[in-house]
Amino acid sequence: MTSTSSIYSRKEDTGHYVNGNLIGINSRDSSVAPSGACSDAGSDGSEPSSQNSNPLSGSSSHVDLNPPVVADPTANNGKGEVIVVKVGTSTIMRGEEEEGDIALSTLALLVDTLVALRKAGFHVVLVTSGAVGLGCKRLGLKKKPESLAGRQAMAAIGQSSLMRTYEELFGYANQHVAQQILLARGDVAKSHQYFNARNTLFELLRMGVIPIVNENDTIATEELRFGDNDRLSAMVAGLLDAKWLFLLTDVDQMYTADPRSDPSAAPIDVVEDIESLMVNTGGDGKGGTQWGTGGMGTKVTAARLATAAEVTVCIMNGAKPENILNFVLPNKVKAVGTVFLPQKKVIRGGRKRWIAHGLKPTGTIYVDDGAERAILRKKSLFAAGITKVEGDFDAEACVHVCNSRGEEIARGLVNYSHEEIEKVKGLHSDVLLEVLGYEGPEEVIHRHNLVDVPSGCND
Ligand SMILES: Nc1ncnc2c1ncn2[C@@H]1O[C@H](COP(=O)(O)OP(=O)(O)O)[C@@H](O)[C@H]1O
Ligand SMILES: N[C@@H](CCC(=O)OP(=O)(O)O)C(=O)O
Repeated sequence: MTSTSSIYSRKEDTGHYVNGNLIGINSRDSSVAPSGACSDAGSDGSEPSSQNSNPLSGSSSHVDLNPPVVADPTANNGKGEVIVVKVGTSTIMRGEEEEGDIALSTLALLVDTLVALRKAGFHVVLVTSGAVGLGCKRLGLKKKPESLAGRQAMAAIGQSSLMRTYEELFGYANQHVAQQILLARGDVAKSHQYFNARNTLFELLRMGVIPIVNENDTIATEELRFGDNDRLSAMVAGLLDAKWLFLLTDVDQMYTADPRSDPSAAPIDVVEDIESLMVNTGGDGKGGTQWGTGGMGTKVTAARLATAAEVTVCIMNGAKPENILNFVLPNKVKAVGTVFLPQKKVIRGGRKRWIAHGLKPTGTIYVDDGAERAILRKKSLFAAGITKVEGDFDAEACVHVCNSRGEEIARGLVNYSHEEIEKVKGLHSDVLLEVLGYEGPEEVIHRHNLVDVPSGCND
């Protein structure tokens, strides 16, 4: 493996690498700091404004029970911005050869850092992995169980020691935390659930509490889970209009290939355009460490989702969590990590983010070239433009919308089931009543329920 120092000294543009899942790189000096506050999520005109505005940045009728304690009263650097920090199993667990399960000193440093962020005026959410790995260690297993039921059982065992550790560490720092916010995709499958989660989290932040989130591994079934916390953290960051999402892992940053297996892998400091990013993440989606889930692939997917929600994402080493301060506070030393800048084309509006981040498509609708052009111009999808339908779904399901070349161009909530769409595909809306025998909406997917999906978000 390439030594760390030699990897860091490389700053040249690293060109294109074709292998694995991804796509072109902008590798350059990370001193080019991401700039600009996350603008308000704004409204796409289709939702109540209360679902779109960030209650922490606007005026609120709520009393701030515990306003941020500012370390230096002249410099409230955070200004109430939200920072989501996701810590991976590889950071939380001790190595094989070490005594004990939890990397306590690392977690203590992490807790110190999060408290320092609060004191600097930021609102902080912690998304933590580790339940499955800790459960396995507790039972003396050398690897994660293959079966979902086995992993669910391990999560049930590990989650409590994980929470106990955080409770104690934050307690020493007099920082209130909200433990056990266990979420799965099924918990945000309805839009009111998504906005309810948002309201609860904002309420906690307003109270000065640090919410601690993990996937509800023990309960969630395969179809109703995020499957990895990188993705869950991107959903949370989008949900809360976060300014930053930090993905803490066991490598210093993202490289053009896995530095463990490819000594020529070069570091990537800044990704300006994730659409043209090209790195090797291991390819099979199973890359990563003994206890981690998904390797770098799930982190890049998370970066796609979060940057599409105007969040700046940083992949960095969880063993040095204090580095987060160097990224977010002014006049700090240069920090090591890979920064993904917010995308130019962003998903605005809570409802559209819910469709893109919270829902798992259960079918696919293929459209002709005319319908593709209409969708790209933000129009609704009508039956006339549909050529094929796949999957077994009901009305209100989320589906992929693919063009004639099979590329996904959007996702949306359908007004009809797959059987109904099968009957009306290619037909003019005027004949829907005659063909179906009842009156329904003229659009198969209304434009307010259609969303551009960051490409490469496989699910
Ligand atoms: N291009 C890459 N750059 C950096 N790390 C990579 C890359 N591709 C694969 N990896 C692997 O991803 C691992 C981190 O993923 P994972 O095990 O899921 O961590 P975590 O538990 O922190 O989420 C690293 O240890 C590294 O071996
Ligand atoms: N929810 C699981 C973590 C899943 C996951 O994404 O793990 P990791 O790749 O280590 O962030 C757990 O608590 O073990």
